[in-house]
Amino acid sequence: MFDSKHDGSKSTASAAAMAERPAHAPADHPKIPREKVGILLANLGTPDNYDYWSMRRYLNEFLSDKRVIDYSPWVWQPILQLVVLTKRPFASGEAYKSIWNHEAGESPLMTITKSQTSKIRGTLQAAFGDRVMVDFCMRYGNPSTKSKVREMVDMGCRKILFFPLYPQYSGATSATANDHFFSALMEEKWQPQVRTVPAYFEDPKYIEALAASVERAYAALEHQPDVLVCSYHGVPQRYLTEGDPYHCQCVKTTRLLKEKLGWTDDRITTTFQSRFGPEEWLQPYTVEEVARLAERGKKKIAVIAPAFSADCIETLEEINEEIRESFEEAGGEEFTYIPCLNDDDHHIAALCEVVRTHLKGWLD
Ligand SMILES: C=CC1=C(C)c2cc3[nH]c(cc4nc(cc5[nH]c(cc1n2)c(C)c5CCC(=O)O)C(CCC(=O)O)=C4C)c(C)c3C=C
Ligand SMILES: [Fe+2]
Ligand SMILES: [Fe+2]
Repeated sequence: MFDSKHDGSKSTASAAAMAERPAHAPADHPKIPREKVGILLANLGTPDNYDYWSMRRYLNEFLSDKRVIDYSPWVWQPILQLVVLTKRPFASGEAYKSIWNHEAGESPLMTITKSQTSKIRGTLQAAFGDRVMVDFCMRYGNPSTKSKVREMVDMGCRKILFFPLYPQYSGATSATANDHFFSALMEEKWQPQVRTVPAYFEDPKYIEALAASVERAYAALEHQPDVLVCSYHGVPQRYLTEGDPYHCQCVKTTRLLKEKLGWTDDRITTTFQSRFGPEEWLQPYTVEEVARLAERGKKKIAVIAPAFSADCIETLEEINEEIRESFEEAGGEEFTYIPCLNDDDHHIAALCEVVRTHLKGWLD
């Protein structure tokens, strides 16, 4: 059925317009698009809006994921449906409203992910032309992983590189994104060849991009901060003892950042934020640590969030509002939030370099 004439190599038009029926094939033989390599970026996902039902749909999908909350569904689902999802959509909806990109009608995570995708596409298409297709999907909400895998396969991607945009690996983020990707592939008749990009917490270009963002932020300040707090999203402490390497990768990112900046240990620290539920999470908790720093006389601090590839509710609202407040209430005087790497050129270059490393042998 599929011979070498199916590669469509003569064409320069778009993949869809380009699809051809193989020579000597019967009239009902499907058209075969020109072969491409797909690069599918993946982030966490975000609600479509901040009203109760949009928030509830999003949180329900997110918090029903057993990679995120691993309690037995018999125990967890009644609590989730009857308690958490009757209250949290209101509180979280208010928080989203305060950071919403009203002009674009979407959350900042969505706006930034779109911009990252378009810049990465520009760079990779400049190198490889229309042999590559670059798009993004979300683990929860829209655009779904399944819809994007289908689109890529339909457009002729016989190879897909799947890239979860989490610098540090966790079962609750990278692994569930990969699981979802693999389950989308289960629905494809003609499954493409696939690769997944591993965590890039120690990638020199990622560390350089973080260091450059710290140096840029510090250069703009009149007084140098006493301490840089590297605040990572937390996970339950139990996940670490059960084998999740997230904690170790966060600590290593901080150490490499410190070394890149040429700093001593006392100028930088690692903390964890966004605790959820009654269990112990990774410590120290950012919200408590910034207050302790202020009480110990560290009146000027900067906070950076290296685990987030894009600013989102957890950085713009939790760090820049709640955590700032905790610091100031404890006597802190100057609080500087250093934005995520977002679509900054250093970051895009670092991500493209990671992609190119994992494309080796597919596109040289
Ligand atoms: C309840 C358990 C949660 C775990 C474990 C968890 C891990 C985790 N999350 C991120 C990145 C993001 N989380 C975001 C929002 C968010 N996270 C949780 C819960 C857990 N996260 C909730 C309930 C929410 C929604 C907001 C809220 O109601 O508080 C986001 C932001 C999404 C956005 O739209 O802006 C990101 C990004 C990481 C990296 C991580 C563990 C490594
Ligand atoms: Fe989270
Ligand atoms: Fe560790």
